[in-house]
Amino acid sequence: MMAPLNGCPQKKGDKDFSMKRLKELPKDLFNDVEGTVEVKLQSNRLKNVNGISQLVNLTCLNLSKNELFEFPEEIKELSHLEKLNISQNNIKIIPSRVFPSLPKLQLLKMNTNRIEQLPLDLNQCGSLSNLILSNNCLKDAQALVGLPSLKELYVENNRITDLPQQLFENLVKFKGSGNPLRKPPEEVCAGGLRDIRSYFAMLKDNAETVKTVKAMFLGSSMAGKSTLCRSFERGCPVEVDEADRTVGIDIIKVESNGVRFYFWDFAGHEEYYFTHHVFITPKAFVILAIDLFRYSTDDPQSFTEQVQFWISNIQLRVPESVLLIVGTHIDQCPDEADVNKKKRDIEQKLEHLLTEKMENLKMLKRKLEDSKDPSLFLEQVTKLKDLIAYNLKVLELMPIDCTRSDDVKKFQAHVYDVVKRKDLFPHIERTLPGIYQEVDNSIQVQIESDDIPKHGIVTFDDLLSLQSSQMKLDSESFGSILRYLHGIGAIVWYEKIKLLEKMVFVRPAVLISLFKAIVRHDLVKQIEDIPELQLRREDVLQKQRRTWVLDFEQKATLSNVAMNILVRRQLERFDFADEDLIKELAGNGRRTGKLLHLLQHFEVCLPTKITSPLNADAPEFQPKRKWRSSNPDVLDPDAACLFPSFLRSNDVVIKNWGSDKRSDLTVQVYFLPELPHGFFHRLIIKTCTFYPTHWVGKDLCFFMSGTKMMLLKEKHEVDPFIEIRLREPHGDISTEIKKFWEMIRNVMHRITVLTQEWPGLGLQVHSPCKETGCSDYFQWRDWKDWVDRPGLDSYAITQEETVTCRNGHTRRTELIYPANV
Ligand SMILES: Nc1nc2c(ncn2[C@@H]2O[C@H](COP(=O)(O)OP(=O)(O)OP(=O)(O)O)[C@@H](O)[C@H]2O)c(=O)[nH]1
Repeated sequence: MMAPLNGCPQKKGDKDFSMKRLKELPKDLFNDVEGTVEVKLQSNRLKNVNGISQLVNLTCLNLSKNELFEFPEEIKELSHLEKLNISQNNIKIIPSRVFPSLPKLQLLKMNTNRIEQLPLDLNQCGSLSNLILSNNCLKDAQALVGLPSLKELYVENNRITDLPQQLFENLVKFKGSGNPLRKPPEEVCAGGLRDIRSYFAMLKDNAETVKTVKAMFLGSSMAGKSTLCRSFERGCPVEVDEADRTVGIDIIKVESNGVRFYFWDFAGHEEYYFTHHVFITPKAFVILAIDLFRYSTDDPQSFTEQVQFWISNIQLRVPESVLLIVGTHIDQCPDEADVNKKKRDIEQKLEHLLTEKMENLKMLKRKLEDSKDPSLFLEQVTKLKDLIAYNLKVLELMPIDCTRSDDVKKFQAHVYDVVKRKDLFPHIERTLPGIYQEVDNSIQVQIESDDIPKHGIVTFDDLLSLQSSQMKLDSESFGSILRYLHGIGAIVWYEKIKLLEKMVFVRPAVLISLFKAIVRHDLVKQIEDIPELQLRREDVLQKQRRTWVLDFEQKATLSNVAMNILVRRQLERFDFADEDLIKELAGNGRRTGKLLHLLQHFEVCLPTKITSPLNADAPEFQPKRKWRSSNPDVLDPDAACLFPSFLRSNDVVIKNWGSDKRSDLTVQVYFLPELPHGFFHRLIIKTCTFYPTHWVGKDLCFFMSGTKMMLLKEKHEVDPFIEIRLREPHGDISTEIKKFWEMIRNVMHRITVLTQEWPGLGLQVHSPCKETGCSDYFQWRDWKDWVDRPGLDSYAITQEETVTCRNGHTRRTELIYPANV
């Protein structure tokens, strides 16, 4: 990859006019027109760059984060230009006859504009090798075909439906997520260039159009999700026994009326909520079940718990989805009038909620745009625009009685009608090579005929040889097909997890039920129910079972040996006869099972030790001893996992950290519209894995790295935020402070990575004023560059030496923002 534009080092012929609030090109720019080769004009308020063509020898031009509405045609005169960054403006149209005049242009960044179409002569830009067009409104990519030198192409978050095969002939890197892709489907693109090429090669033989919908059933516990799901499948009322409540997630595949549905039935209990990220996908049809009998129009809590909680989560996770609210249990409501009253109440409150959220976002955007220097907040404004543009399509609430056949049929018919609506689901059709479906069907047949064991856990090689007897398939093409099937939720294949790369779960529900062995609302009962015989088999005394319960209840830690037994019990419920496989998944003797690795991989739990005070002895770290890597496969009888989501107190953290000090370096990351449930715990698991000396609490976590001490806090005040606090450095501040900011950057980087899983989430960063009693704060300007590019010395949030808050308190800049000292 070429050096990014704003990374150009300052040298002779290099003019830096960035962040100067310029509305027009400065006169100084033209002091030495022939000697000027690189110009930085990013983060200004330029509406045009008239006169730029005088800089005849310009090779590198950065115009990003300005207010350009039109692409400056004068650029075509800059025939020596090699790098052009015009990202984050408001450009809609790219004129023709510009790019054929730029024979040396190699890097072109035009992301985050409003470009709808590209000029057809773009492909005459002979040297162009890196093209970044993400976050625009492009509908097709035909103009990109034929660029002779193109190696890297990014077209994420556009409106492209078809990508031409020729585009991929010479590409080395490609990113295209966030497009309504039909050909190749998004799940194929997610597999990378190898899968895209393999897709097109297979498409030649036989192409077919399929309609696939992933529907997620969400809602509070006992709302009727499983009932809806199973009744839809059978076409008649199915009574779900209370003992048969959903634990974790169930998956049901239904094929009818030419549409293939994958129903994902998520358990309503809060305990499962923090594993949802493993299974929720970005675009979906969401069916939210609400028990209308239990719903009360008079009790505001009823709306908050049964509706608002879910809507907020859907908006954060899947902001572009279609939402159907189904009101169940109407047979238990006194009469039709009561049902109608509740329906109206929910719809009105929901409309109010969505309008209020939208107004808040718009107000924040206006505030930033009206600030003294809006160009310094461009990234945040762009994100707010995205949030405003997201459109959660809420359909009319459908009341039903799940015990009545007619109502179930009505529900079925309604779902079919909804998915057929082009305005709601324009992209359920995908073009697929015939062999994709053949493999999917053949796997199902092999499960039915016992060629594949009922539990559906097979090795990649065995699965391939089973298919190869009927179809001609090499391992690479087969891998591509499996990756697609994983993408749509038909199978599970965690090929990126080293220990699991050879294992394919062709019945995802079985894998999910293994998760259930450990992540469940009644875990304590499960531990208490472990039979004596099983304890003895593992050399465990009966009283140990009580200790496990106490450890879990008081410290949220669960012994690995206990987990091993629970997974084994769950597998035995499936009539697993394969003892080797049981050992592999559940663990055996001194070896940890694969399932535990999976839970850790998905940041559900964190390795720890039972006897230590909450993970001060993570396996990699022994105080006062040389750092030593442990073998992750070896089961230490004292080893356990910490489940931060189940922690009840902060005592251990407070004991070690002491109290907050005014002099601590403090950064607060605010979450818009709210801090998602489970976010903080995933963040601390991520950070704990990086800083092995740590103490974890309910909503506090304390880390040590060398002499540096850091505290992370989750705060749910009026505006929810996560606070990062570092004890102020001792000694020579100029050498120490950069390392302290580096630690803060590290956490902020993890926050931004995690945020990608919640597309409907925006962030704002503040440093509070350090003066006692002052409530003012310093809002960070665009800070993503600083977070994403570690080690960049030249970066400073501001170029001033001191900063003063609105109440007149002045501090050295480096105590408030990362800055050069
Ligand atoms: N009378 C009546 N009972 C219903 C209706 N819908 C669901 N039920 C019953 O309500 C209970 C809970 O339904 P489930 O489908 O298990 O609820 P769930 O939302 O999947 O619950 P979790 O698995 O805990 O998340 C079951 O006993 C159902 O038979 C309905 O419309 N009328």
